[in-house]
Amino acid sequence: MKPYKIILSGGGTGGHIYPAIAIANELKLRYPDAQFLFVGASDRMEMEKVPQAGFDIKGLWISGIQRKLTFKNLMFPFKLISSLWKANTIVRRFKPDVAIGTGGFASGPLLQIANSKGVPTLIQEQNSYPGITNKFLAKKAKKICVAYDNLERFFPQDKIIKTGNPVRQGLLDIDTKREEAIKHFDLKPGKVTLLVIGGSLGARRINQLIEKKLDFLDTQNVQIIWQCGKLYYQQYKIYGNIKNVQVHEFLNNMDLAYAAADVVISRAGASSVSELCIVGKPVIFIPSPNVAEDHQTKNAMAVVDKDAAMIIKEEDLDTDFQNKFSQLIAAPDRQAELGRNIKELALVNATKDIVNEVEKLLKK
Ligand SMILES: CC(=O)N[C@H]1[C@@H](OP(=O)(O)OP(=O)(O)OC[C@H]2O[C@@H](n3ccc(=O)[nH]c3=O)[C@H](O)[C@@H]2O)O[C@H](CO)[C@@H](O)[C@@H]1O
Repeated sequence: MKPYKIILSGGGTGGHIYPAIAIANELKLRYPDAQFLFVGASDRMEMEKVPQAGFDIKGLWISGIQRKLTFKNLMFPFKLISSLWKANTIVRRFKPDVAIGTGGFASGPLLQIANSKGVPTLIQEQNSYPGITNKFLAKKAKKICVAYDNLERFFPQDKIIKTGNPVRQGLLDIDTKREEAIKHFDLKPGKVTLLVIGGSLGARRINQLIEKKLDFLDTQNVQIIWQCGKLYYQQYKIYGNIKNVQVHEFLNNMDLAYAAADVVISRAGASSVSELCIVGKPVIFIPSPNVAEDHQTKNAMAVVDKDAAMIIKEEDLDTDFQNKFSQLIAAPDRQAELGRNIKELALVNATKDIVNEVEKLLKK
């Protein structure tokens, strides 16, 4: 039998890229001879992260539409035509048996072309509120794998399967990695390790908060692993190595970061939430208010409503952060309880369940 050919498309941010990489890795385990091709946006982080994970990627000239009239928006129709053209060439030459979309702009033209050529498509929606690309692609997709309930408001019910979000394999066994993690980050015993993550790009408001609260945090017996994001690194790197703080632009070993952490402050991007459920750590979510339909607040509330995490909205940070944080640090039992509760929400078989659905399409 000829080896399968599989196209994956998703990107723009880590939240769309890592699910695609996790799915590809599981498929590779099951079909070592299969050929894989990723398609992303030519100027986004997938062009770096996908080759690092060992896969080929081709870039399309595409970006999203902004809500105001800008030069970028005026270019959109040209970008779309160029991307459809290139996606057409890619699909015609590669001849995939299946196309998988994990959201982000590049997956729009790619899966649209795959659909038009009769290639079966599967989309994976990470959020509790879908992005425009996936809403658009849903009509023609054969299967839609989701991580939250109530998505039949947006997608045809008979195509939906609740699988959870795929996470990288290395996050599933972090309990065995604690010592390695402590060495990796050169952490001190006897201090509480606070991991601060601002999503794949870093979060301006969280960075401002940490900068402002460094003196307060120094009184809390914590040491901080602070991921500030590539965009902000030059601004914040000066705080590295003082007052038990280390500043990182991006953490390439999230498994070790989670393994080292005693308490986490995080944005509520969909994969971050899914990963935090799997690793079972006490979390304070600070959702981004700047995303479509406020979906990060919804992602976070799905956990907070089950008494499995804390939330502080950006607008309440100045008034609430110190109190809530010091109460949590002073209460190891509450930390353990939150850790246990969030772990109960984990969907650990997501990647395998999604790949089972891909297999059904391959075998049809
Ligand atoms: C601002 C924005 O548009 N955010 C969206 C984006 O978030 P974002 O790209 O931040 O996505 P997620 O929070 O879903 O995932 C971040 C991923 O990056 C990884 N990571 C992060 C930091 C780091 O230093 N190293 C690292 O490897 C995390 O482990 C995780 O796998 O896509 C998500 C999924 O559609 C959405 O829910 C978010 O609202």
